[in-house]
Amino acid sequence: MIHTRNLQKIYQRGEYVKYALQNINVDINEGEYLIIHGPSGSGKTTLLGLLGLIDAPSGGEIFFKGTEVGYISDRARDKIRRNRITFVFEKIHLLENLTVSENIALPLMYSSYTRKEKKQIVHRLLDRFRLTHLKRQYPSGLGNLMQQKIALARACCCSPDLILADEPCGKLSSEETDEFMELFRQLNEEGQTIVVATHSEENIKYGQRVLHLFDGHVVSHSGFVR
Ligand SMILES: Nc1ncnc2c1ncn2[C@@H]1O[C@H](COP(=O)(O)OP(=O)(O)OP(=O)(O)O)[C@@H](O)[C@H]1O
Repeated sequence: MIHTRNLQKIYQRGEYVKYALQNINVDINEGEYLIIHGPSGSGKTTLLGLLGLIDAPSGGEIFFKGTEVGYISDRARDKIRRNRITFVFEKIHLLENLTVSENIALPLMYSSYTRKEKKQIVHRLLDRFRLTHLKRQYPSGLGNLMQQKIALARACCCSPDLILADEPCGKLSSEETDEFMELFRQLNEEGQTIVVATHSEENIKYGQRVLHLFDGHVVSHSGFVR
């Protein structure tokens, strides 16, 4: 689905030059569950930004479904990404003035689904993530695990090709992390392609494959953990 060849990202501002990623070669195939692991500053967020077509590389190539997407316009990249690649972040970005159902439905706002179809999709997701009893509540009254489940349900709303998660359990206890990562595992078993970036060695065990980053380089790449 996504392939990179000698991918490079350099941040440059005046005297400041940072080689955030160098010669990254990674292949993410449909249905895979990849963990990107590395310490703070190793380049995980930068790599997710490139894989998620949010950012442009400084060098190398990146292919999404066979098409080179590194050097196309931001607008063209946005168009390819829209509803096909979704994100879950450490900081849980829910809208406080919308109910749980309305938050989950947000990506459907400009879709061509009918009202009835939208309702059915949200109903299915509420059920899938065991959030039905909370559907009329507002996020601020809920704990971090519930809020992160809502964010994941929202990320699933448009049946994306790829879900990218950046330190999704950063605000969760170890028990909550188990429960949340189990949801990723189940989604992956149903065929969802997932990439999770984490600094936690504990979280490596949840993925199928691990890419270890250090100082912007891939230092090792291990297969099929499960
Ligand atoms: N917008 C930016 N401008 C300048 N330097 C940046 C920028 N974004 C990241 N960097 C630098 O690039 C390097 C990689 O950062 P990145 O955030 O990708 O690492 P990370 O592994 O995700 O770290 P963390 O786990 O702390 O989020 C770091 O040295 C960081 O300071």
